[in-house]
Amino acid sequence: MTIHHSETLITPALQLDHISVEYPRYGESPHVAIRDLSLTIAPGEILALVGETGAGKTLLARTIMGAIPGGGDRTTGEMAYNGRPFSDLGASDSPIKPARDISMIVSNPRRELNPVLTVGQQITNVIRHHLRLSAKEAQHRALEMLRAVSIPDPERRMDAYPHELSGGMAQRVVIAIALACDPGLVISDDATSALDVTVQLQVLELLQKMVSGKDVAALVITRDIAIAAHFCDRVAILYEGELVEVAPREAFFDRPHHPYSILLMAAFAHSPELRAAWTAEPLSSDPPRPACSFAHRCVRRQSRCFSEAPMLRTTADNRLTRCHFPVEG
Ligand SMILES: Nc1ncnc2c1ncn2[C@@H]1O[C@H](COP(=O)(O)OP(=O)(O)OP(=O)(O)O)[C@@H](O)[C@H]1O
Ligand code: NI
Repeated sequence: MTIHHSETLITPALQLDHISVEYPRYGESPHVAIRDLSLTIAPGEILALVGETGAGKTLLARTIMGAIPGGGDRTTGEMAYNGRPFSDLGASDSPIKPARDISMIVSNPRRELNPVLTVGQQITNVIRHHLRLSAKEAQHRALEMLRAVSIPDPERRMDAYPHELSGGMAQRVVIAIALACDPGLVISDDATSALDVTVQLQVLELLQKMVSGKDVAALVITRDIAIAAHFCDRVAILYEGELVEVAPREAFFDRPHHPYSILLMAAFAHSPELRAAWTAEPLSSDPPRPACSFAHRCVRRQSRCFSEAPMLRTTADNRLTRCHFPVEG
């Protein structure tokens, strides 16, 4: 009897294989903004993508959404949604649709909402556009969604305009819209950064509850590692367009393996001592490739880090680290 291992594996909601995104530069080699990035997210799983400003987090989200900004190109890689390959979500013949299959939540909810339509009209429109429902059924579903995102007095809120909502309420409406058509993947790009801390926590808890209850995969993009500490199953650390560590949340926060992850943790732990211990004297000029992209900031750098770019490799069960000299054990 043959055992089909593949049948026991869950098909990822999102699979990225070797994605690179480049920006051409006049008279120079192109700028590689995302380099050979592979990851998967399972249905119901929350993956936090953490990295500092300019790391390429939003660019990755926009690559998935088929909307790379400013003349950039996906030069390598494959993407699949629930096992089905896709390239351009925006194409009219694409079987996978943005807002239906993959939806995105960004940080300024009021800008996402149409100021001249009521909350009810907006949710109903999205539902009717993507699902074959009558006006009445769509309205019923819209109301259900508002209830699901804990909007008080949802019947009355159906008739409210976006400017009548607080930031937190508006973000709940955006989440309701994002989840109204049962997408397989939700991408949150810094979605709560503009909210007060307490509201931020409520919205994240809500998002967590919604995605796990509906088996939706979530890619939660943030600069704030504290968000990853509370609201994810796995953490992926992005540095200058490259994944440098991918690990289950508990393992990661118990002991990060990559020197850059440790620096991020020092900020999270508010530990100036840790930060000082892991901050290197910067080099006077950028190291030439091939080199580890973190080498010029790394306290563990050795000559090998400047002659050989490290691969993302397994350093422990279920975790990957891109470092010649990871902090293991
Ligand atoms: N129009 C463009 N031209 C050239 N490079 C670009 C362009 N747009 C984005 N990039 C490249 O993409 C990189 C990543 O930008 P991105 O907006 O994804 O960062 P981010 O991780 O989302 O940062 P933040 O946390 O500030 O939102 C930039 O540093 C730059 O290298
Ligand atoms: Ni961004």
